Formats: sequence, structure tokens, C-alpha cells
Amino acid sequence: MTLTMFLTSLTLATTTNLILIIQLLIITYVARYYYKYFTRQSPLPGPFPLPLVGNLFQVGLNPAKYAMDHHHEFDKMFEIWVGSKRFIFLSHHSLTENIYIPNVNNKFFARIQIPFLENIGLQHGLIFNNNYQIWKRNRKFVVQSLMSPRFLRRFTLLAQSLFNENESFWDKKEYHIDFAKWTKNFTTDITLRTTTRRPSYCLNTFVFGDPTNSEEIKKSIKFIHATQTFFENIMFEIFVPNVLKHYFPGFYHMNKMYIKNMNWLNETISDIIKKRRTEIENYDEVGSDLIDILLTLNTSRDSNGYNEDETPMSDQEVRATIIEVSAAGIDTTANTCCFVVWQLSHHPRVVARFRDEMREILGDDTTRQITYEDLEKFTYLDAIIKESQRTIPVVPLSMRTCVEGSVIGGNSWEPNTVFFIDHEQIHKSPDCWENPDKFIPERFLKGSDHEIVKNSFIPFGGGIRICPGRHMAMVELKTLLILIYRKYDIELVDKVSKKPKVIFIGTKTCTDLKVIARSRNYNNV
Ligand code: HEM
Repeated sequence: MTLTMFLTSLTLATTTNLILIIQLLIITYVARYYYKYFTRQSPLPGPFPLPLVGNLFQVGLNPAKYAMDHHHEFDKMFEIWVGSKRFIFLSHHSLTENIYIPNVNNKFFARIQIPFLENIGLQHGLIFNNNYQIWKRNRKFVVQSLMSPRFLRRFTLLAQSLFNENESFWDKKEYHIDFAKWTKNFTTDITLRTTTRRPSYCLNTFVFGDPTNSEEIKKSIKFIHATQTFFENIMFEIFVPNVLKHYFPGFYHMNKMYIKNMNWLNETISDIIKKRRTEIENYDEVGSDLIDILLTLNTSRDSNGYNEDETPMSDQEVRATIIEVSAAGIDTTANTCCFVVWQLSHHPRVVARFRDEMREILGDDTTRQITYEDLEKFTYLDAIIKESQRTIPVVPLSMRTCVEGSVIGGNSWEPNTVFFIDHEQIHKSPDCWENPDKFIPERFLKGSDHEIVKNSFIPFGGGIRICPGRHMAMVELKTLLILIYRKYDIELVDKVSKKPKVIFIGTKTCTDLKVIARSRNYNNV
């Protein structure tokens, strides 16, 4: 046997062995995967998973859409698999009892851990922060800022001035507008102005165009896409296994795009924080915007003094918090506003009662400034928004994990099991809502016959992680709806569709809502 022949047979033997080893590894992986699946604790119904990808092909990146389309096949609980991790859907209010409790003595404080966020330092804010002590301090600071009457009063005025800046277009005889785009531009501007204290020009550019082509304006516009992509990116991180992200062309390119987007957000907000910290250190006046409050709380510039047991927030924590608050506040509020307008367009009786309430509180002067105190009197408008959130919740699912073994719905769950609380199904449960598909704001009015069952209405989640932006969102929604409906009649262009046009990107997003706004003054002349 020549040396070449020997080497060739050796290579062949090695290749054959390698193939055998790979085959053996695959068989072992598949056997282990299905052993784990078939011997799982408390098995529930759900789509059958495949090794490595779990239910990716049935569920995609849209667990909320999957739950909406398939809930009738399952009972109050079902499961899906993400790779080799189990996610449990809870679709009945009674199952949330141990999760939505307002103190830390529950086992469901944590959300899922996302290594990608840890790699770029974005686990230090609120939404994905599982360190209770740090989360508690950050949350206290955010709540102190976003829920203070001083902030909310200023925010009410800011919403009006932003609307008025662009109102000349609305005052035309007929203003044809894609309201889905208009609101997204509006909420981006107002959120960025109040969180970063920087001007933002999305709405102006949307309405008047951009003759200057300036970098500042381009940056504002980029924020709309960047914040929307934030939650899309999170879903991608949770649902797509690493091997697909790194080696399969479609997923690989999406991954690259998401990383680029996140880096841009990180850098842009970092620059804003650096500049503002320097301005504050140079004794610029501290305002009531989120960035100022987060940068100064518990420092020598804090007007409430300083507590030695608590550290101020680092730039990294401020950055993560501002990014999260912006991403969590822009789309959610814009889409809620679209769904309220869609519902109102189908319920003229409700619009008439809303206008009666407006006249009672604000009088006949349609230019009178609206105050935060006025908004608190709008109980019918409050009920309209709530009923719209019940029927079309923009956040259809919220997510928690159990840090210890626990029991839900009579089933035992091992630590780190992930739970999706299905707001959409809970909001439509016939056990809690009479005629659940009907739009009846009156059920939310005090003194109505309808009793709101605990945890049956949860558009802002619940328990200790309940949305800290809920008052800000309600102030923004109420102000905007009053500004629109007291002066304009709104007509949908598409009067036929039974549902608004939506896609699911983490939140339920209204993709298109073409309306015609007509000035009521003009029509009355
Ligand atoms: C109509 C608009 C909004 C809806 C429907 C909404 C809904 C939600 C929901 C369902 C959660 C999860 C709560 C849970 O796990 O129990 C949440 C969390 C959160 N929201 Fe909102 N939200 C809205 C507006 C806002 C605004 C305007 C902000 C801030 C400006 C905001 C900031 C946050 C933050 C930071 C969290 C994470 C809280 C934590 O984990 O401690 N949201 N929101």
C-alpha cells in the first residue's frame, strides 16, 4: 500500500466517522428533545414542536396572533415551544391571581432573560430588569417623574401646543389623512420631547414635508422606525434560535438589521444623555422632563434632598430606561388612539354623548385651553377609551416567568417557566363580560350594572410591574381626542371592513386608518 493510498483510506475513514458522530449527536439531541417533551410536567394542549425550532413554523414571531387565531382549539391554558423552552398561555382572569399581585412576595416578578439585551447593556432599565433592588429604585424614579401632577399638567399643555402647531391643515374644508401615520408622528414627537428634552420634528415633517433636508429632522424620523423595531427585535430574540440567526440567510440579515438599529438607538440616546449631564453640571435649570429627573434624582441637584442609602442612576441605567420608555410609550398610545377613532366612527351615538360631556366641562368655546384638572372630569371619555382597550387591546399579551416552582390552574410549574397572560381573551371572556364583542362604554361608568371582575380588564398589565406610563397615556389620549372631536367630524374612508387593519409586531399595530376630517365650524357656517 502506497502512502497516498494509506492517507486516502485514513481520510475516508475519518470522514465516515465524522458523519457517524454527527448522526449520533443529532439522534441523541432529537431523542433528548422528545424525551423532555413527552415527560414534561403538567402537559397541556398545543401545537406539536420540532427539535431546535419548537413551534416557530406554526407561531412565527407572533404568539399574540397565534393565540387569537387558535384559542378556540384549546381551553384556558395551552403551551407552545420556543426551541426547547416552554411558554404557557393563560387565557382566563382567574389564572392571573398569583401573578398580578402588587407586592414583591410573588414568584412572578421576573420577565424572560434576553442575553442580547445584556450584551448591549439594555437590561438595566425597567422592562427587562430582573434585579429586584435595581428595578425597584429605577421604577420609583420613573413613577416619580411620569405620574407627578406637575409633569402631567405640563404634558397636557405640550400635547395641545403640538396639535395646534399643525392644526392649520385640519381647518381645511376636508382634510384627508392617514390617521395611523399622523398619530405615530404625534406620539413620537411628544414622547421624545418629554423623555429627552430635545426637539423632535416628525409631525411637522409629516404634515408640511421637509424642505431643509436637515440631519436633525432625519434623526427624528429615524426614531419612529427605531422605536417600533425595538419590540420586533425582542420578539426575534426570544423566538428565533441562535443557529438560525447566525447561519440562515434570511434570519442572518434580519439579525444584522436589528443589531444596527439597536446600536443606533444606544448611541443616539447616549449622546443626548452626555450632553444633558454636562448642561446640568454647568448649572442649567433642572426641568420636569424624564431625562432631567433621572439624571438628578438623589444627587446634589435633587430638590427633594438626597438619601445616602440609595445611589443615583448611572448613565447606562438612564439610557436603558429612556430607550424602553420611548419604545413602550410611542406605538402603544398611537395605536390605542387609532382604535378609539375606529370605534367612534362606528358608534355615532357614543360620539354624541362624548360631545355632550365636552360641552358640559369646557363650554362652547372650542379654543379654550384644556387643563389636567379638566381631563379628570371626563368620565365618559375615560369609559370610551377603556372600552376600546378592552375590545382591541394594543398589548395583547404580557409576559412573566416564575423564579421558583409554582402552581397555576391546579398545575405545577418548574422554575423559569414562561407565562403569557392573554389580555385579548381575558377581555372577551363571557365569564366576565356580557356581550363581549359589543362596544358599550357605559359598562365602565360608576353606578353601571356591570361589575368589573378583578383582573378581567388589564390593558396596562397588573401587579408590581403594571405600566408606569398609564396616566401619561390616558392624558395624551384624552387631550388628543378632545382636540379632535370638539372641532372636527371624522369619517372613515373604508366604512365596510369589520375590523381595523392591524399587524402584530409585539404590539397590535394599526397599519392604515384613512379618515376625512371636516371642520365643524365650517359645516355650521
Ligand atoms: C395606551 C398605552 C399603553 C399601553 C396599553 C401599555 C401597556 C403596558 C403593558 C401591558 C405593560 C406590561 C405590564 C405587566 O407586565 O404587568 C407595560 C409595561 C410598561 N410600560 Fe406601558 N403601556 C402604554 C403606554 C406607556 C407609556 C406612555 C409609557 C412611558 C412613557 C409606558 C412605559 C412602560 C414601561 C417602562 C413598562 C415596564 C414596566 C416594568 O416592567 O416595571 N407605557 N405597558
